Amino acid sequence: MSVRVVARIRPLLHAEIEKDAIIEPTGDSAVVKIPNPRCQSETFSFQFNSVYDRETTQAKIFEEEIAPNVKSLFKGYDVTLFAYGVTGSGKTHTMRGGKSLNDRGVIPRLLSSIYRRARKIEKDTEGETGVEVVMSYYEIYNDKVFDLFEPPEKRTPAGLSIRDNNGKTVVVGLTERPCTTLKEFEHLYDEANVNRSTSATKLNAHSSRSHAILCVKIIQTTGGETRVSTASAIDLAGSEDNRRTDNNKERLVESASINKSLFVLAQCVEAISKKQARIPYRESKMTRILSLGQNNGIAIMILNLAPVRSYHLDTLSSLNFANRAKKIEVNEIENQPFFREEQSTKAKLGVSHAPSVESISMFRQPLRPKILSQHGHLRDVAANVVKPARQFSVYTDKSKPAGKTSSAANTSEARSSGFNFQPTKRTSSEALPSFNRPSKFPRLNDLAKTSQALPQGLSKDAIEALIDRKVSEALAEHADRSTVSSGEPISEEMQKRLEALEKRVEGQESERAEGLQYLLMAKQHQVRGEEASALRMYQLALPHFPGNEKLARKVSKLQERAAEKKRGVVSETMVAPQAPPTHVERVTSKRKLPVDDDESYHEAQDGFQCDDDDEFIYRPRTKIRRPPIASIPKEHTTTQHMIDAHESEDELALATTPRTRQLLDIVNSKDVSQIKLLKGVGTKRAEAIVNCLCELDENAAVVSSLGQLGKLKGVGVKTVESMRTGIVV
Ligand SMILES: Nc1ncnc2c1ncn2[C@@H]1O[C@H](COP(=O)(O)OP(=O)(O)OP(=O)(O)O)[C@@H](O)[C@H]1O
Repeated sequence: MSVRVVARIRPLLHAEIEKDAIIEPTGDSAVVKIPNPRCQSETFSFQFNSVYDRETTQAKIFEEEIAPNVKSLFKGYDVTLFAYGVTGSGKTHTMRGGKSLNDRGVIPRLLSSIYRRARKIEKDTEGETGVEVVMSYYEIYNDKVFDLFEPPEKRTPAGLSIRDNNGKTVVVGLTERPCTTLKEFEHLYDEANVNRSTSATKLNAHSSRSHAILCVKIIQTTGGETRVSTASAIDLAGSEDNRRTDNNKERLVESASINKSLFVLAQCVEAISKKQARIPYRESKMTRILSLGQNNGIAIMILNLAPVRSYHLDTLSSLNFANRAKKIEVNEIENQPFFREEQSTKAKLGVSHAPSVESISMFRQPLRPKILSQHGHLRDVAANVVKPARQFSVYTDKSKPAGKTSSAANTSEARSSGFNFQPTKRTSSEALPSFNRPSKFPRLNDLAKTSQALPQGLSKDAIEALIDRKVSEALAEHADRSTVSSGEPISEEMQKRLEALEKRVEGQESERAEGLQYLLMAKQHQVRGEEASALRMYQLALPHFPGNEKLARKVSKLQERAAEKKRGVVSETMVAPQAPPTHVERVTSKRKLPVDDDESYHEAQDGFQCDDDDEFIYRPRTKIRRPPIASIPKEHTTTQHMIDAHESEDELALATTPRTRQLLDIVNSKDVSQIKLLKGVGTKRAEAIVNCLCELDENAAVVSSLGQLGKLKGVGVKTVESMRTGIVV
């Protein structure tokens, strides 16, 4: 079963106006259409499992997408929800929501459902089955992990460390809190949310500056048998275009970290969807912890979309990410129950069957398994049995029946029947440990059954020894399989150096470690030939290694190379969406491409390529027809700031407002005394603008849009923005 991807379009906010909306209802509940930012007559269409329009209530999205999975959760499946989207697109609103009953988000509703079901199970079984709920909640802020149950002043600056434990990523020293009622949960959840890092940015007054990960463990005990499953809800921080945020230094650092981790996540998703051998999980803590696609259970991604033009490119980028994410396969394997001697003994003695949370030593776990598949019970078996981690693998789309309908796909029935007992077609043994399916390994209850079937008279010690032997055999088999190596795309020597660097990074928690992390990222980008992103990472590393000449030389060398490259393409370069969307609808030509085929779109959209961390350069084969301002003398066009499509689209959208008209009138007056009074201009810049306009052919020397204004010598997008904001209408 693939990750289920549902898109939710948020309503317009106060400052947004209807005519700026670019995502309109399509009448199809599974398709999002968005115009091509470079050609409005062309529309990109993306198909997801479901699409929810602006009017969708919190209740509807929960009832249709999340509620059907509660049953599966109690059957032993892990359920993972995560919200993805650009900053201000409604992730936190969807996950947490507001305080009123109607506004409550997915998380409180899910918990409410969990408690309802738990009480029903307890009632139906007349108390024979007991259900306990335990939660942990943490955030990844600036690539550091913090327990949200700990107030910021008590945190260590380095945060909690994460370790690889038997192929799993674990957070060390995380608190787990039992919560027996919804009220108790809400209290703990609200308390922890106060500790979450949020700040006001220009794009969102309550912007989350971290990725928040809530894990709710459900422990069901019947007699000596205990089943543990986990619901994880992840509210990712949103990507930010810092040309629009006006972020200060602190916000910029956060933003760089958010963007970096989301960039790595996108790379992981791309690598998984393209079945590449190397999945770069290790390049950020968030991706290490998420290990998207490495786990079992049910995964639902809510793609939050802001419907307005100012988010155009970001929205395209998100749509493209989601389009890839939907191809990730997750094994729907339920967590098997296990037996606990202590409980069995209690049962025999007639003591309550319900487990006590304390007895499971849940309060402070020494090692925490990765969040998507919290097989926390492995530890609880307390050295009696260690089950191997379950496997995940990426399947080809071909193996799936075509035309799967979204409604059927999400029913618990579909899920139960969606058990995949086929051997997996693993593509990366490095990132995805190559275990065989768990059913091949002896489970404790199997072992228990075996021991029950043993001839009478076999001593307890002999049974123990037999169990030990079986478990050792299983572990040895598991270890053998785990050591299968992956095909590395980079040289062995380079790989060694990267690993050494990785180890150094992991071993240090100082500020230097942050610098080393940037260095590591830089190197990784460089070996992949992504020089622009490598340069950015080296630049971020620079302040951590003051006086390091070698590093400074490296940066200037890369800068030179980038400048050379730019000189070669500047006249033809504009920024375009990262995204090859699923299918392009040309309104004029009606050309259609296969819905589920990234590659074919790549071909069709020849020229799009990812050149950078967060910048996607478009190099068309044919020349772009320039607007009238192109008649600006050559020396100006080569020195002018490059205006990217993103910004000019935003600006064109604003071109008809009175404020913009007034600004353009002032500029077109060619009156230095008036122009210099514009905010952020001054005499020198005003003269440059007027000179530039005077040099133009008379017909062309009228600036008719903010995009054109931004292309004038010495102006640029920031200046245009500041000129606009300075005008009082
Ligand atoms: N479906 C919705 N209905 C009403 N208001 C919404 C909806 N979605 C989002 N909003 C509003 O939009 C604003 C931004 O939403 P929110 O803070 O959830 O964004 P976000 O994606 O979590 O942003 P960030 O990544 O910066 O934290 C908030 O004021 C929120 O109340």
